[in-house]
Amino acid sequence: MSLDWEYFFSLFTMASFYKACVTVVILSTLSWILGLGLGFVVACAKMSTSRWMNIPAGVFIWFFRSVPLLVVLVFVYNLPQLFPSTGPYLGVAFISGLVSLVITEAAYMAEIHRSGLLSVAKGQREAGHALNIGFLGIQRLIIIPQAIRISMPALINEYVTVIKLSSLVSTISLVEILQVGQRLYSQNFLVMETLLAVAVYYVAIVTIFGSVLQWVEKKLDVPSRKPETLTDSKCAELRKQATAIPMRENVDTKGLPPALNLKKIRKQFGDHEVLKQIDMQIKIGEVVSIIGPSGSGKTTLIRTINLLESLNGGEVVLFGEDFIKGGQKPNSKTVRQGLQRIGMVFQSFNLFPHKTALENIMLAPRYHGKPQDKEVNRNQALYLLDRVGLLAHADKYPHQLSGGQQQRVAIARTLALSPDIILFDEPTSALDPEMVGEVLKVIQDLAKEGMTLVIVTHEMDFALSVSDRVVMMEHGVVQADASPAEITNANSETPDLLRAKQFMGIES
Ligand SMILES: Nc1ncnc2c1ncn2[C@@H]1O[C@H](COP(=O)(O)OP(=O)(O)OP(=O)(O)O)[C@@H](O)[C@H]1O
Repeated sequence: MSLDWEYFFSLFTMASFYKACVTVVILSTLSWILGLGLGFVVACAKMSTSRWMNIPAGVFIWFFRSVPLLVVLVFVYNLPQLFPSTGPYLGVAFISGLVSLVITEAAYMAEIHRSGLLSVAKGQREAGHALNIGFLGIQRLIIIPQAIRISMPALINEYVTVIKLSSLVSTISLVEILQVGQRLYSQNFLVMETLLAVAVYYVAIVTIFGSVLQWVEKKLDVPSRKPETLTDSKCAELRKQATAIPMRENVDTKGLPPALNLKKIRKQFGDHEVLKQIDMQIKIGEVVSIIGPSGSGKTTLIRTINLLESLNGGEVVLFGEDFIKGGQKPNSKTVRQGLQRIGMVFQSFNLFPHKTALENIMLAPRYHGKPQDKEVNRNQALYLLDRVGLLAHADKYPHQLSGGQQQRVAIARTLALSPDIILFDEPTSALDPEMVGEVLKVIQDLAKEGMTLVIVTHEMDFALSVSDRVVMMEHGVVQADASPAEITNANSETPDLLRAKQFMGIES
């Protein structure tokens, strides 16, 4: 048997096939876009802590992933028999096909979105929280853009699947490519030639639209972008545009309440009591280093101060005003106002990987509308980048920067909101030794300028040189709280300070 090639090639000049191609493209694209949106809502519902949301979302995903599309199609198309009022809509094959494809695709895409959302590191949310960005802002600016990028290859694959699945819509008499072919071969019986042409049409659509989406994916792919280090002349030009950020003025702090007053702070994880009634006062402009053995509760202590961890007991008073109380639901207005005054720098930097160094700094001020003007926002970010010595790297993405550079950008990002207090959580622990110095220098400069700093650190020499006070924690309690001089001069008459001295490796 030989194929009728003349007939085969004639099928590529038939208007009905081209019209059917347009139907397939419109149906698939609409199904993909709507499935993408509905899938995202279902994914969020499934990840919600509310059972009223996550159980129905789970059932939706389970059910529509289990039922074949053909069954859904026939069911939806025949729904008007049960609900006649839906007739004008679902009686239209295109609409029934669209609804069925969207529902089925949403169930698949929900799982793709969920895996994308779960792959965004926890530290990204924490960085957003530390910049006082609200839940929706964190989702919109930080989580969703990253999740979409992670899910993009799988989502593009779904587009190809939708194009192929759209051929099933022929069963409810929608005139799409397969339906046109079926009508032809039922008249001329040239089944092989016709189906071969149908296959070519599908392959062409998948190839063209698949390539477009792959191009979009490439454009969105941050690791493939390679912005260069800026030249000296470009830096000089940017330096002219840089605008100093209005910092809080140094005021006479005499008689003012402490910046931070921690009263009987208690924190437990399950039965493990990590912080046992910690009392601590930190004056305005004071630099306090918190040291202690691993697991003593240092990080947990500073995380409770900016609500990354909830308190089980005690309270935090900020500049003389109530901020958070253990066991009570925090007042969101008080928390928002308080968090504006506290910045935090993390051990693992937590820069936003989809933003350049400059954009990382611009993000929070832009969100808070201070300054309102985008140009001023950019110029202030340039100033801060220059201040940490990284102006030449303004356009680079975090993955192009060394650890030390990333940490300096993270400090500049914190400074962009002009905080009154900065909490540092082991800012140099994740750095190679040769990069530690450059970060400590930036912190030292902040200390000299009178910024209130609380630094959890294992850098003992740095703690001694930069701090007004060193607090040593052990087993969730404050073991010693004294000036570097007092610790250095400790002897057997001051056993707690002597313990801190020994821990810091200071020789007698
Ligand atoms: N989310 C958590 N869930 C359960 N336990 C936790 C959690 N976070 C911290 N812990 C526990 O609390 C204790 C104190 O941890 P924390 O990180 O505050 O110690 P640290 O003094 O900062 O230690 P390191 O110097 O090693 O960072 C540890 O025993 C730790 O396992």
